[in-house]
Amino acid sequence: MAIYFYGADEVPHGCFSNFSDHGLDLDGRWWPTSEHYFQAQKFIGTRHADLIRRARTPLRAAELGRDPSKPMRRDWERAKGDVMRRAVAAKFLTHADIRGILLSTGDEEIVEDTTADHYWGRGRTGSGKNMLGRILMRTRGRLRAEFDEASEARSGSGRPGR
Ligand SMILES: Nc1c(N[C@@H]2O[C@H](COP(=O)(O)O)[C@@H](O)[C@H]2O)[nH]c(=O)[nH]c1=O
Repeated sequence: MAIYFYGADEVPHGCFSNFSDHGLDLDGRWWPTSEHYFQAQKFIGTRHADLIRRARTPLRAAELGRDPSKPMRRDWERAKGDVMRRAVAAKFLTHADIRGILLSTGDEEIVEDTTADHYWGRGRTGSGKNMLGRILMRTRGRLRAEFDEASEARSGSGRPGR
């Protein structure tokens, strides 16, 4: 059964939201949430990006990131997918507890359940791209491969002769 998430406080899957209270270290800085990182990248290298990084809440970071009076970097549409992948990967590499929650979803579909966002989520009609859900599933696959290999190496169960 597909797993739907949205609110960051939902147990157990609210941790999939970029608004969840899980910081990360990326590009030489600490970001309070993946939302802070994502929104700041729209304005990277400007004072507005610094303001977003220091925002008190992810909601405030998102508001600042959506300020129509601030010009976004010109390549944002091309860059945003990669920015989101980096943010999500860093978040789940940093926090073992939520990494466990993500891995425990097995091969289930993960869907950001928002009517408001047809790109990152499922959108009003359910036909949205669900890009955040897809990134979470791809991250899950990579983490599974990485952490399975690490535990195999520790237990010495790697293939003989390798
Ligand atoms: N979770 C969540 C939102 N959704 C998040 O908004 C981000 C996309 O922002 P943008 O590209 O600026 O529209 C992305 O992280 C998506 O998951 N938006 C909200 O206003 N409240 C929320 O609780």
